[in-house]
Amino acid sequence: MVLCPVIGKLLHKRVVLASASPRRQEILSNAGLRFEVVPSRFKEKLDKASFATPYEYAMETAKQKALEVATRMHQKDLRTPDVVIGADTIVTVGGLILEKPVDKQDAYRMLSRLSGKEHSVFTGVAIVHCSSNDRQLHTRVSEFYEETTVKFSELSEELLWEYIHSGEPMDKAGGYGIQALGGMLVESVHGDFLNVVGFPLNHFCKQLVELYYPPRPEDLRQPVQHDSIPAVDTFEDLSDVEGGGSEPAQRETGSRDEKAEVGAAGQATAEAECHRTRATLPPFPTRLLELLDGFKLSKALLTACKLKVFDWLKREAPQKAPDIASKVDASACGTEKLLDVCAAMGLLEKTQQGYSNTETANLYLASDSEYSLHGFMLQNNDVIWNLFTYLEFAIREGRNQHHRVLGKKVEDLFQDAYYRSPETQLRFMQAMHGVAKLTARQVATAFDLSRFSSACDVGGCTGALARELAREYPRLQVTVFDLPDVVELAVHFQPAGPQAAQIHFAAGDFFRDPLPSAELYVLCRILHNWSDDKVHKLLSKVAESCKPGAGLLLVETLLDEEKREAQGGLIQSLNMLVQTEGRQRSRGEYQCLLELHGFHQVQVVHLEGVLDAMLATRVAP
Ligand SMILES: O=c1[nH]cc([C@@H]2O[C@H](COP(=O)(O)OP(=O)(O)OP(=O)(O)O)[C@@H](O)[C@H]2O)c(=O)[nH]1
Repeated sequence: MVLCPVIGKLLHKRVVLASASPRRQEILSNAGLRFEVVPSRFKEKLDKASFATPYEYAMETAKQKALEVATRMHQKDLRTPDVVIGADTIVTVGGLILEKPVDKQDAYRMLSRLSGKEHSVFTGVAIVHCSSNDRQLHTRVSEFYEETTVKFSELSEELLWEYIHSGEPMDKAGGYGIQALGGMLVESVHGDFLNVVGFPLNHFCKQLVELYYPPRPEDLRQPVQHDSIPAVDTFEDLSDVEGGGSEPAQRETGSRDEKAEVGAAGQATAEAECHRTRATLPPFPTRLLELLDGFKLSKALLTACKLKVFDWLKREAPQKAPDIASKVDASACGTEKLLDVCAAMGLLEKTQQGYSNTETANLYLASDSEYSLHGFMLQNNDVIWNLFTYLEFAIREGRNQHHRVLGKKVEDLFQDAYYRSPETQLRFMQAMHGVAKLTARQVATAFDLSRFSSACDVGGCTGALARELAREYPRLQVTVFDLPDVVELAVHFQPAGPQAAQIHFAAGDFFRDPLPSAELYVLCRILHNWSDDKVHKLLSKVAESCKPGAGLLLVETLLDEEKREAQGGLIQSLNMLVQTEGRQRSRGEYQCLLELHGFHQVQVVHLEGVLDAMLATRVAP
């Protein structure tokens, strides 16, 4: 089939990608498609046994994902989208369908099944055209699938586990990502590579050509020469095509001859349109405009947190905009706009009855939730936001910008900036507490630490990580070592419980005072705050306090060596520049630092989110 630049056909439509997969978003935006992302809530649990083939299962799942989004958007009284795209990727081997692994053991089972063998990757895609009549949603579904075969090398146990610990397999069909580390496992690929990654772009474009450019009469009369165009499944709305060809053709109702005649006229117009589009219209810069709007969305989220909108809605819901406005002491018109943006961001639900929190808002944005990030949001709103307004200066000067925000010299980062008043210190500690609580369990379970009987969490702030370590290792005694002012307030963050007896607080400055003795030292998100000089100083103090065999658990966001990937890590680098004296470092840089200070046998585990944990052992000097 001859491909036309058919993506342009969708430029003036409201296209929605019903997928949370960042790979699908990237593939489609790289192709110049302009779309919104509304992840589907359809639970992928269709009965596999009821499908004759794996690809039918993938296509049905893709269709259900897209239809769920189309229906939800229509019901929510949002403007009905024109086109919703759904996709589902599965791996099949020896008659089994593999989806995303549920845990590391599951990933192990999948990858060992694939080791040394050839398997198939199927992606089912559904393109749902929507229209709304008398408030009724009408949909027309076009579906297809693509198959690619992939052969894996024999994989050693060591490689399998190293790969699993990288964290990459967890959100990927079959437990691997061919586009990243998983590429190492692959000996050969037969078929469309992007299909393996999650979206068969080429077949998608062909499908659009079928939908938007009906076949010419001669194609229909000599089907044998054009058997790659399945005439039967083609939608053909001949009047539409004559009118400019920007709508997909409707499912056929007339005879084949009727279709053919008008189809020819449509083809001529469509081709002219096709050329005009190519000559005048560059790809729409969707991603660019989304990036541009990013700061406005962040500020809307931070403002809603600051006004405690999510707290009010946790207490009582649904509520209408004027009621919330009066509670948060704000204008009704401004509050309504803010609430609508929060709903569009997926933080609130909006119905005829008013607004309610989504699960995300209840879990993380209400200030009294167990895993609340409310304090972190306030720190971002009241401190980090201001620092980022001086990003240009930070980049020109290569240093943090507290002096500009505060209008005075900052010599000691913590005493002069973060802890300059009880109020700023409490806000900082609340922020750190929220983030630490969210990640503490993963950090505590990243390695088997049962051989240690004592630990010192250096700069451990409110003791959130200490608590999780104590819970995981009931014979471990943990000392949280932090500045006297911090230790004084930290008790307020420590709930009573069986772990309390295992946790002790010790006051001191880790650059000046001796460290409490321990078999395991923990530096969780500490080193990134400091310059290389200070990092050396701290590591040599830790090394001096350690006996051979002692451990050092380091938790940071590791950059890749070329500093090209992991947007989360790279944005942290800018964050460190505007806020601290330090920087993010790569795994290699940390490994060098650790080895220089006598810590070897470095193991690394990537945690969910952006953090990585490294465990190293002190060897005899
Ligand atoms: O080599 C690779 N293989 C597969 C992937 C990614 O795996 C997932 C497949 O899962 P699914 O189709 O169910 O899609 P989700 O991620 O759950 O998102 P939806 O919201 O669309 O359900 C997909 O993300 C592939 O991109 C990969 O990255 N590499």
